[in-house]
Amino acid sequence: MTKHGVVLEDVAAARHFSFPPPRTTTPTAGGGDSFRKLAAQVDLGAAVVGSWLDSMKASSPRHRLMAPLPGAADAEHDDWMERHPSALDRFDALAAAAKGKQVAVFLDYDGTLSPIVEDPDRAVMTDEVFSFVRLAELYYAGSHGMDIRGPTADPNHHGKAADSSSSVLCQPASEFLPVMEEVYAALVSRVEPSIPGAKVENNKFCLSVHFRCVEEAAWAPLFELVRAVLRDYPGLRLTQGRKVLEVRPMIRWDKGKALEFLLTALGFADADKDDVFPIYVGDDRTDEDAFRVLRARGQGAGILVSRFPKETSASFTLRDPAEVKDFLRKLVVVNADADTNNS
Ligand SMILES: O=P(O)(O)OC[C@H]1O[C@H](O[C@H]2O[C@H](CO)[C@@H](O)[C@H](O)[C@H]2O)[C@H](O)[C@@H](O)[C@@H]1O
Repeated sequence: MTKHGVVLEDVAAARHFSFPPPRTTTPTAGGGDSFRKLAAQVDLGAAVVGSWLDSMKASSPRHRLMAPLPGAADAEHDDWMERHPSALDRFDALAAAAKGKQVAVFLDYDGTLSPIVEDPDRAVMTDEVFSFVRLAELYYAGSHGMDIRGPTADPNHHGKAADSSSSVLCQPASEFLPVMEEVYAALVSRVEPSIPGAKVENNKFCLSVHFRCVEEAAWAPLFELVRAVLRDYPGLRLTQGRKVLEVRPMIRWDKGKALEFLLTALGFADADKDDVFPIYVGDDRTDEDAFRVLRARGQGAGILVSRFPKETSASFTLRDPAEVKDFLRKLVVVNADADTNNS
């Protein structure tokens, strides 16, 4: 088994790849039916605010919208684990399925390689994890796969952001950059001063409004403020992650498309399905698009990182970044053994 590549929050290689995706809108505000429809999406009134608030609460595992009946939570968990077994418990079966194939490993970053922390700037991999994922060729895909870069020249690069030494392979939303900068400035000036604990992060093609440190009573005003800012930008959409609201360009691009792009860039697009074994590990709902791609290709394995039952298209689960580390360690050992046997 040969480990071919790692994708950090998405991952890696060094040739330019032009792959413009279909676009649903243009980035600037303006007329047209599609703009009006999009504007209407963020302006449905109280019902929308209520369902967003429910969703914001559900993004925290400690919150349950309904209290489970005694014993029901255990039964739900057992049933879920039966359908999505631990990738560590089933490691031998996974290694057997991957035997003789090129293994391409795609890793989400936050909540997968690095534990969830209150301050997003402090979300870094431990040295131990870093040493496992350090490869000569590392591909990076940030902003939910909208910023794909080739290998960085700096072998000590520990952070999640690609640096100037890495080459851009694909930026399907590049024309949105000026709009994203404008909206970032608007969010910083309007949200941060009025909502204590709110933090706006500029991830280039995805602006993250963190509410992990915001009192729950202020979640509705926070959502309203973000919605008010976006009213002038119908080409952008609002989505939600783990205690974070995310503003992104409205294009048909997601982590599933990024995974397909990278498989193509790595030379696996036309490869016989039996020659490659992609493994995608992620914790967020945005990773579901990648899990679905693997299911549709009937190839490799999707692994969801979660302690709690969630609706998922992943086949396997791992509980937390520590288990991801153990899984990667086992993968490295099996890979090294296979290399030794083949030499
Ligand atoms: O889809 P991802 O690649 O997992 O990105 C989603 C967001 O991840 C980061 O936020 C999350 O991790 C933070 C650090 O642990 C945590 O504070 C936050 O509550 C989590 O949502 C990242 O900072 C965001 O920009 C991403 O949108």
